Amino acid sequence: MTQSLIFVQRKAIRAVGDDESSGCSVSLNTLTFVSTCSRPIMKGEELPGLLVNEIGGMHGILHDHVEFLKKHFCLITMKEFLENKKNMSKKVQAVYLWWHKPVIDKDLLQSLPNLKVIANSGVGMDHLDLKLVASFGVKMANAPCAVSSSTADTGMALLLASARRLVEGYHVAVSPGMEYCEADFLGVEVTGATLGIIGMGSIGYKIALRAKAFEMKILYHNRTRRKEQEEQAVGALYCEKIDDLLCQADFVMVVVSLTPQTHKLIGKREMELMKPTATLINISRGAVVDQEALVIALRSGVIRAAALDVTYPEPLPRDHPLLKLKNVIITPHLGIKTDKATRMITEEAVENILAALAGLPMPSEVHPS
Ligand SMILES: O=CC(=O)O
Repeated sequence: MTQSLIFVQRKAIRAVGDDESSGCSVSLNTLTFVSTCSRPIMKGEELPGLLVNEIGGMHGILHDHVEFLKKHFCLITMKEFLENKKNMSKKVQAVYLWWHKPVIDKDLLQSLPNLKVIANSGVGMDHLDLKLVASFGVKMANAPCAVSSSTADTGMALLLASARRLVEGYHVAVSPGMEYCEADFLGVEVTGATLGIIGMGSIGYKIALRAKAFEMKILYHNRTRRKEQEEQAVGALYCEKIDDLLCQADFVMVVVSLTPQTHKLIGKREMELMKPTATLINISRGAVVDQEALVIALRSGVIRAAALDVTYPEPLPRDHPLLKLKNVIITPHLGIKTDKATRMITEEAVENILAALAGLPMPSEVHPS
C-alpha cells in the first residue's frame, strides 16, 4: 500500500463516516493500533525522521505508541537530537508533539531544514505559534477526530458530578465519623434542564448528542451556525449572541479553542448574566474563563457552581482560592484521556504526517487564522 492509497482510503471513510455531522470519522478506532496507516517498508529504505520529546518516563510517549510510530518513522528524541545536532538536523522531517512537547521555537525551527510537518497529540493548538511555524513553510495538524468522544464524555461527567454533588458526597462517605442528614446533598435535576454549549465543533456537537439523551434543552453559540439538519438531529437552538445563551442556561459548557478572541471570554459580566442557580463547566482552556472573576462569582453566589477540567496555571498552586471552594470540582486536564482516544491520537498524527510527506492534503490540517 502506498502513502497516497492510505490517504484515499481514510478519506473515503470520512466521507461516509457514521459521524458526518460532527465532521469526524469515528471509524479509525480500535483498542489496538489499526493497520490502515501501515505500509510495507522497502528493503534499504530510510524512514523519515520523526522528532519526539522523549520516550517513556513521566512525560514521554507511551511505549506501545512508540512501536507503532517506528513502523513509519525513524524516531529521534530531543536528547538524541541535541547531542548530535549536526547529523540529526537534516534527518528530521516531522515532529510529533506529545502533550505540547517539545517546545517549538524559532531556534528549533531554524535548526530543522527538512522539517515539513508538525502533528499535535490533541485538538488545542494554543501552545504553538502557528504563524511562526507557517512562516517556515511547515504544515501543522491536530487530532480532532480522536478526541471528540472522550472529551465530550468528560464534559458530561463534570456536568453530572457537579449537578449531583458527587465529589462532596464522596468525601463525606469516606470520612470516618462524618454525619449527614437526609436533606444534605440536594442536587440539581439534569433531566429537562437547559444546557448552553459555547463552541459547537466536533466536541460540542458530541456533548449535544449526549445531552439529548438526558432530555436536556440545548442552546448553542458558535462562530458559524450548524446546518439545520444537524441542529434538528440534536434538538439544538442557535443563539447568535452568547448573552442570550448565558441568561437562559442552567449549565453553561465552554468548548471553544483558546485564541486572542476567546481569552477571558467568560468574565465578570458574563457570569453576572448567568442564573444564580447555573453551573459553569470548562473543558476547553483555563484562560477562556476569567478565574479571578470566577472565584468572586462562586463565593458570592453569582453562580451556583463550577466544574473545571482546565485552569491556569495547571496545576493550580496549592493555596489557590479555587481549591478551597466547596462548589467547585477540578480535574487535572484529563478531558481527552482514555486508552482508546490516546491510541487514536497517534493514529491520526501518523495519518496526517504521512499525507504531508507525500505532498497530499492532510485530513486535519490547521492553518494560522
Ligand atoms: O486538551 C486537549 C486537547 O487539546 O485536545
